[in-house]
Amino acid sequence: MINQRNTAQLMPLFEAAPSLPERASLPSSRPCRLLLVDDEPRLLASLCALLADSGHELHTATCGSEAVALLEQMPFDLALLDLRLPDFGGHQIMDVMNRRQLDTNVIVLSGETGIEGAIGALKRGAYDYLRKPYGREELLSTVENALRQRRLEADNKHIAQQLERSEKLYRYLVDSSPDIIYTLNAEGRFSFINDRAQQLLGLSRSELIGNHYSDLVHDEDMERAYYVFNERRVGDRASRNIELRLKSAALRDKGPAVENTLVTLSFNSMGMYGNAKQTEGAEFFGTYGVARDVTERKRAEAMISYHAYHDILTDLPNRMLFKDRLGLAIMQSKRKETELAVMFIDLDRFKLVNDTLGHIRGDELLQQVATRLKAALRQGDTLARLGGDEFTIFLPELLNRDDAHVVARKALECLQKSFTLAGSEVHISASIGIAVYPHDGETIDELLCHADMAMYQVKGQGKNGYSFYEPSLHEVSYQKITLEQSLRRALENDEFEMYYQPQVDRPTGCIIGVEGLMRWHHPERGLLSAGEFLPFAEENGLMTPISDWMLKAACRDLALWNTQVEERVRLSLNVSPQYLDCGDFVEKMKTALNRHGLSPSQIEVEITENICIRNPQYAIEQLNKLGQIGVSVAIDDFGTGYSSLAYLHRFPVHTIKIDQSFIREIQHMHAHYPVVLAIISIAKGLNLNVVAEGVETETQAAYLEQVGCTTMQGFLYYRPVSSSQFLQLLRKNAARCA
Ligand SMILES: Nc1nc2c(ncn2[C@@H]2O[C@H](COP(=O)(O)O[C@H]3[C@@H](O)[C@H](n4cnc5c(=O)[nH]c(N)nc54)O[C@@H]3COP(=O)(O)O)[C@@H](O)[C@H]2O)c(=O)[nH]1
Repeated sequence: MINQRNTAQLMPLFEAAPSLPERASLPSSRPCRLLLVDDEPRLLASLCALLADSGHELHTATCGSEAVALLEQMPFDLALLDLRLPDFGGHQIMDVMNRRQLDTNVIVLSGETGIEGAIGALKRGAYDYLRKPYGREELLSTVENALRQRRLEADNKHIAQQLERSEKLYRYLVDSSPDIIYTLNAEGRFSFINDRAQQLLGLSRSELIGNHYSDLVHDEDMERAYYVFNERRVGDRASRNIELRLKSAALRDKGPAVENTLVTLSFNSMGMYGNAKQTEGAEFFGTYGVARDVTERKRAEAMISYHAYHDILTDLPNRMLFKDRLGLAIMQSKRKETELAVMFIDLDRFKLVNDTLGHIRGDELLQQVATRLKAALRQGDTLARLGGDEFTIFLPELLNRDDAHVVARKALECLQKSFTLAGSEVHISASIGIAVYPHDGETIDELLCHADMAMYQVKGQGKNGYSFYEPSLHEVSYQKITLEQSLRRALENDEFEMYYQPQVDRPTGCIIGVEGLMRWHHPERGLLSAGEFLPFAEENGLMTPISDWMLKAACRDLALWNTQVEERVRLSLNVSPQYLDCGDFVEKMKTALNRHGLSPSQIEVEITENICIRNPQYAIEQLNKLGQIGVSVAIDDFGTGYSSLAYLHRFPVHTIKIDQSFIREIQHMHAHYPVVLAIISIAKGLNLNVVAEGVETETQAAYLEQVGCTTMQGFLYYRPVSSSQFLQLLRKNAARCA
């Protein structure tokens, strides 16, 4: 390609090589112009008469100055000069012609008998010398010979000029080519190379000419280079687009080549033959080739291919590369009869981090997780990010299952330490599912699918752990999938209902509060309790619409009870971390209270301790806002989550609820249950209400009363009931406890 700059350079080249000057070109078709110079009119006239039939254009002069004037005025092909003239003679005219470089052939005509005149004429470059009197034929043939020679000279000069121009043009085209153009002799040594080699390889023409191609080629490409540089074929069979890496000047003779200092060139080459064609018996004398720099294209291709196989955020292999490597590892395991483990890792509550701290922080967290997981693995293991918060690992050549246990534990441990995101400390955990080849699956998809199922089992069992695949998971997984699908339809079909479990004052047996618990009338499975479906709603982003529904339904029911009984009962509502973090929770609460004309003091929001771990600052803000509008806060499942004692001072907490797992342990009236005692003493110390949940036996109730916890909730008193059933309980309660 000739770019604009090249074109500009090219123009002067054509201009600098002018076509032959008029005076020098003498095409045979053009009549010649002759100057006849003699001071004797008679002789001049006879000369004109002699040449009149020749068809040439004749001009005459009778003295030296007249002759010179004419010669300077127009170009002549031939001058016939008399040596003796009145002012200055033929020799002087020739001197002027030579001085002024007037390109005219000269024949001297002289009557002098001495040899000096002839010598003087020939020394000055005359074509011939004719002594007077000359014969007619002699003169005509001398004139024609002089003109023929002049034509030949002109033709030669023209051809030489054309050759020079063409040589310049081709040299220019070759040297300004964006490609390297070269020829090699039959031994593979450079016999020609253009200037582009210097720019691309940093080697001058003189450094390359005579050298063998193998000095330049990267060792790994030598085999292909042999075919390119020894190419004997021509035409369609010759080598095309063969890519080779050449060492640039900096690399030659300096040990192994470094990838980014190599130049990748695409070669087209063909054999060169004596008669320009490869015919039988034609003499092969070398190889001609053109090589284009494709280094940038190769780098771009490498970049594109890297991105096609890697996750840009974490720089880890992506799903495609993971599957590719896993496929190879499976083949190896098959051959060597070894085991291989595939792990599916899903971060717990990552969505919450994204939703509360924003996507940028979420991305940072994923990068930090990737770094920690990578550091926890051996070199031969592959860690990949499939997307979102899903990571996968495979451990090739597993010695035994224990190795997978160890790696899973290490992966969980490395995530335990808090992450710092924009100055805040964030805790996360992960759920890991493991499938082992060949026992749990023999194909890539089987292993991934089974590891995924095992991971979901961990999620279902409370997250932050690992589990191996078991065939029974298929049933669970099927149920889970259908549950997710029907959960989405449940809201539209109005299949949810609020149930209410009374909270009782043990000494009097009176209802002093109630907890709202969600139920789902599943079209096939019947009434499902919250624990059976809410964890899936959380996983699938349905928690917000479901909680919106819960808030409205509970406030509507409470408003109805208010119209039916005088006693104002306090309603506790469970609020999931996702709902508290959704941004407009407090506004939603205010709207619901206003719509149903409820006093905020009738509502208590139950949160779990874990709400404080992720984003304590935001949680404190939200709970303080609730406190400001008059809604109270209870900490549910107290003692089971991360210790949040420190936050108890910072929240507007009114109640703590002792988790049923601690209550279940109470089996003897006179035994010692330190956790229960500690929680009651914390509540007393901070002047908080304390509620025991999951109270099922009289022993538990009596023990709790004895140690100072008198508000109780559990099957011993009441199971969760519908709104209308609870209204009846309220009516009875009002009659009994008024
Ligand atoms: N965000 C929301 N969370 C909710 C909502 N409704 C309930 N929940 C939470 O789901 C968890 C499971 O609740 P559920 O399946 O309804 O179980 C509750 C009771 O039915 C059960 N319970 C009550 N008394 C006893 C008992 O004596 N024995 C026994 N084995 N179980 C009993 O305990 C659950 C109440 O738990 P808690 O809330 O901790 O007091 C649960 O965590 C609910 O909080 C909702 O609308 N939104």
